[in-house]
Amino acid sequence: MLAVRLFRRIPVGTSSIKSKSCLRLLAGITSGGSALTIVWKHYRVHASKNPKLDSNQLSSIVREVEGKKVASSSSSEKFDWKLFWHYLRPQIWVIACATATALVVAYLNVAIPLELGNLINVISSLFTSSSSSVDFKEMLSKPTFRLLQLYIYQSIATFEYITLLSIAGERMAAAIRRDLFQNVLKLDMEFFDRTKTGEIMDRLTSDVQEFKSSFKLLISQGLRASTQIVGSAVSLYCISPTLATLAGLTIPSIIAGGTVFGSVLRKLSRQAQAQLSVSTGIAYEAISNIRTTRAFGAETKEHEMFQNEVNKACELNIRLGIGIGVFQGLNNLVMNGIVLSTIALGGQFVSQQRLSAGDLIAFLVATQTIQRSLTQISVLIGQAIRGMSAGARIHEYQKLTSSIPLEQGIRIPFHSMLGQVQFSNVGFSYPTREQQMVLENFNFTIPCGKTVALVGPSGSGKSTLCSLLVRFYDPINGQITIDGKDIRKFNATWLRSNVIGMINQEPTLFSTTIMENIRFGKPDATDAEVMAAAKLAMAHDFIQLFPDGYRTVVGERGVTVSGGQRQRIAIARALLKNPSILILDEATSALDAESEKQVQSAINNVAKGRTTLIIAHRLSTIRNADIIGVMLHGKLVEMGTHTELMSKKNGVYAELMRIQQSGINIL
Ligand SMILES: Nc1ncnc2c1ncn2[C@@H]1O[C@H](COP(=O)(O)OP(=O)(O)OP(=O)(O)O)[C@@H](O)[C@H]1O
Repeated sequence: MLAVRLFRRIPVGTSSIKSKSCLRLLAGITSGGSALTIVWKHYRVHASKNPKLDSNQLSSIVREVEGKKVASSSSSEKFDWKLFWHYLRPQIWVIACATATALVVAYLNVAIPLELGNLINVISSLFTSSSSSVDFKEMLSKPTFRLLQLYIYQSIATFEYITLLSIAGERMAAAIRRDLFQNVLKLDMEFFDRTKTGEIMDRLTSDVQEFKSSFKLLISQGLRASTQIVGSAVSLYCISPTLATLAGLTIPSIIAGGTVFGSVLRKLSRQAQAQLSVSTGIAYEAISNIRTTRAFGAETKEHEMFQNEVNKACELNIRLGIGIGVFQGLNNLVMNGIVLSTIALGGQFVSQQRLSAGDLIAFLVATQTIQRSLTQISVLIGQAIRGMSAGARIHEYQKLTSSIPLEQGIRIPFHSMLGQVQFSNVGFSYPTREQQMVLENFNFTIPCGKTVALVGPSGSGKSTLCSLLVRFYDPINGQITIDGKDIRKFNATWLRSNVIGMINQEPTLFSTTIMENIRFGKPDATDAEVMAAAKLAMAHDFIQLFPDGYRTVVGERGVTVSGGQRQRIAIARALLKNPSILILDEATSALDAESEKQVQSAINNVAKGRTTLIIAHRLSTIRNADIIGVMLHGKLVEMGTHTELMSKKNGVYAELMRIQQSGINIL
């Protein structure tokens, strides 16, 4: 955001010529996706509509762009050590203890072969000793007991560091998931317009899992492996400097081979993982849209697509398996070769009395420890790369900010809101389709306590108005006020949960009971309040007919209730919070004629005394509205009561009414 800060320093005047040139120049010298380039692009969009941008307007572009980090963020986000430290810090003592115990284990792994060598030396000395007075038990018991002690310490320390690491890792993962989910929930609608649900779920689940596993592995195995390498190398040198030097010569070639092979395997693993994600994506879409899949008989097609992708993933995984097999096989061959050469060379040393048999065994065990640790480290490097890229993907979402903060702004005691809504010169285009202005210079007033209906052909911008009123998006130009106050000044959460109740075209329920679904509108509502709202929404009777009544679980997205029932539950949910402004966006569209009549009378009841904005395709349902606004291509073209609008012979409303009455529905 340095570029944006730099931009802020550019002197801006009414003509903006100077700033325009500076901006263009700076945008040109920064990279294509840089903040300044985005500022410049925004400037051009705004300037094309208003050539005389003043400093306030330019600043608001900057603010807009800062909020739109969502749009400019890409997956090339780097791993953020500061953010990592933020999660590490609360667990630092647990991790420090885990690290200390992991080091103890590493030390024991080095000490045990030495002690083993001692024991073997004692045994062989017993065989070679000619004296009969030697006390076998006495001589063996000491090193055996010491070895037993080391084994016990090793298992206790292993248990301890694994437990501590699990505690720290799980706590960190839980904190990351909590924060990530919280941040995602607060993001702008724009983010959800752009991002696939599967992608968000992936970051919340697999990426956090990958990050946690890598972190735990790096501390446990990475630390242990590297300490063991150092410790074992020292003990090798202590046992036999000559043998140690010879064995050391083979290490660089093992590392080089392991690195080359490892990178090939990692590439294959990434490809296999990506291919698997493609097949998962197909399955996710087909299953989450199972009704559409079934309705179009697309099971075979979806299955074939899935099968193709799974086969590709399978092939890649087989190649990966073969690669791992070759790697492990070669690794074994090299390791055994080293063991054999050490035995051969070490045997000579033993025969020349330059080395004892026990030392040779200790040497072999230490060599194998080094080899095992080196293999582990080559695997861990790949794991670390995967973990860091998962961490970067998590951080990318954690750093996204919302241009409509949920918890800032004023809250007004509920009863003081009258609910007069005014759209003044509102201009808006969706962030995902900036070039298409959905609303332009839109002016409209909804007097408090009145029922206002908006009609117009599909795509004329009716639902967009509702989205702007609940601040799913903010207008680009102009302002929307409630009781004379710009809605951007209000606390967005408070506004949505206390002032405005919205029922949209496709209300979704959560997979819990009907009682909890209605209570979603007001979490502290009593059962009696929930039932009263259900009665108002004409939902009580059908709910009572379900075997479990209000305790009926409605399935994912409310699939186990009919469209009309879902609509009425949603109406009850919105009514429960007793909002001063009620928005009904095609709220009765899914109802049959009888239910619609019932819900209509319910709406008439609840609309009394509160501002109600109704969007309806069926014009028969809004005849009694106090004001009817007719929209066409994002503009308000007519306004008045049903009778007034019908009296305009060539009016749009009268024409729409005629078409609908004749049975052709173009709305
Ligand atoms: N999330 C979105 N991102 C981009 N464009 C959108 C989005 N939602 C709607 N639009 C576009 O905005 C325009 C107005 O859409 P809107 O949903 O407000 O129309 P509408 O009058 O409510 O239509 P309908 O009666 O069919 O619901 C349409 O051209 C539509 O394609």
